[in-house]
Amino acid sequence: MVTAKVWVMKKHFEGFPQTSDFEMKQEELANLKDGELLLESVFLSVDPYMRPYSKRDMKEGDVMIGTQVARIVESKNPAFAAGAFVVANKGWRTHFISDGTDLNLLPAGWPESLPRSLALGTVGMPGLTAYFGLFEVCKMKPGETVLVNAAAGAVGSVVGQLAKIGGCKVVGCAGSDSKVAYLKKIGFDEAFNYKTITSLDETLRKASPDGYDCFFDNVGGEFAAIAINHMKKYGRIAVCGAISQYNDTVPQKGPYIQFPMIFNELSMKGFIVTSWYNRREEGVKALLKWVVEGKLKYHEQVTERFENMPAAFIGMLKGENIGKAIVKV
Ligand SMILES: NC(=O)C1=CN([C@@H]2O[C@H](COP(=O)(O)OP(=O)(O)OC[C@H]3O[C@@H](n4cnc5c(N)ncnc54)[C@H](OP(=O)(O)O)[C@@H]3O)[C@@H](O)[C@H]2O)C=CC1
Ligand SMILES: CCCCC/C=C\CC(=O)/C=C/C=C/C=C/[C@@H](O)CCCC(=O)O
Repeated sequence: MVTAKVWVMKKHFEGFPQTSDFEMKQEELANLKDGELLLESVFLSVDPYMRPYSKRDMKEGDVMIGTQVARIVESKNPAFAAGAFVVANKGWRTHFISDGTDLNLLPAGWPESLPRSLALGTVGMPGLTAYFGLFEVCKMKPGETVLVNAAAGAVGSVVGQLAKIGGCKVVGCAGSDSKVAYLKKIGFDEAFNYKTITSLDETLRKASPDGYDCFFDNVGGEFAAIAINHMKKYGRIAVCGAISQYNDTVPQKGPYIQFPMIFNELSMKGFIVTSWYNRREEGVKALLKWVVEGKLKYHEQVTERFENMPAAFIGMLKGENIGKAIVKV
């Protein structure tokens, strides 16, 4: 019998999650039946969606939602060999059993030199979010100007680099000078620290006096309400996330966007990356190729040890990460 360690959400979050909202428990796993596999988590993801989704999808005492890269320890399923690595969506667990229907093998030919944890970030859900959000929602064209916030994060850093690969000018913002330096290092044309500027309006105007064709919004709130006034005619806004609001105990007053929406005939579309998962293989293949070619750089914020998952999650929400926040078990 294998004993798994799991993190449960002991109580719903109020404002920023606290470590006291979580409790680590043990789960005795049954012996495998024919067709089943035993897996061990190698890397686990901590993502912003877990904060709003916990309120919508979880009850107190549930295992925290989330994904992992896992190694097959034992297989009674002919379709999967022991030793292979997969992406699973089994929550904050060190070990789990699967029947194989909810596993995604890492792409064949995954370079040995590439950390498998990228399958949770640049070459996984966040990277796919950037890929489909930019190419299919923003419908970015060469020569256009792209704005992205939370730009040093798992999604934003891929958005900026894909925009450069697509022949665009890209402006990004992040919450620290070290993140801004990282943005310039990976090729952003303009980057600013939204926490230290005096006027977002002035900063956006200075960064692109003619405005923006595409706005990839990860943050929402007041940033979005100001940025929308800098959109060009027929501009497109991909509403990817609203992390400025996830930890609010009192909902923020919605931005007044009707005027620019109408006068500039803007398109604004919310999207969830899993709606594009029918084309997941296409996206993963493209992202992996760009990484191998050195055109798509990555950075991982690695927290060691399963015991530190709550701290890694809270740290990511507080902006402590550059690139994808992951936990190495
Ligand atoms: N629609 C979809 O399918 C998906 C949406 N998303 C969304 O994309 C966004 C980015 O996700 P992801 O790249 O994984 O996360 P990140 O790796 O970017 O980490 C979150 C970052 O958000 C920034 N942040 C936190 N609080 C605030 C705030 N109050 N105001 C402004 N910025 C803040 C911090 O960076 P900083 O230093 O810049 O403040 C922090 O590092 C999130 O909103 C997420 O929900 C992600 C995946 C899929
Ligand atoms: C103020 C409320 C905001 C609501 C929008 C919240 C979050 C948007 C967002 O971040 C959505 C992310 C969706 C991620 C989905 C991930 C998993 O369900 C599946 C990933 C599994 C895999 O990669 O195989």
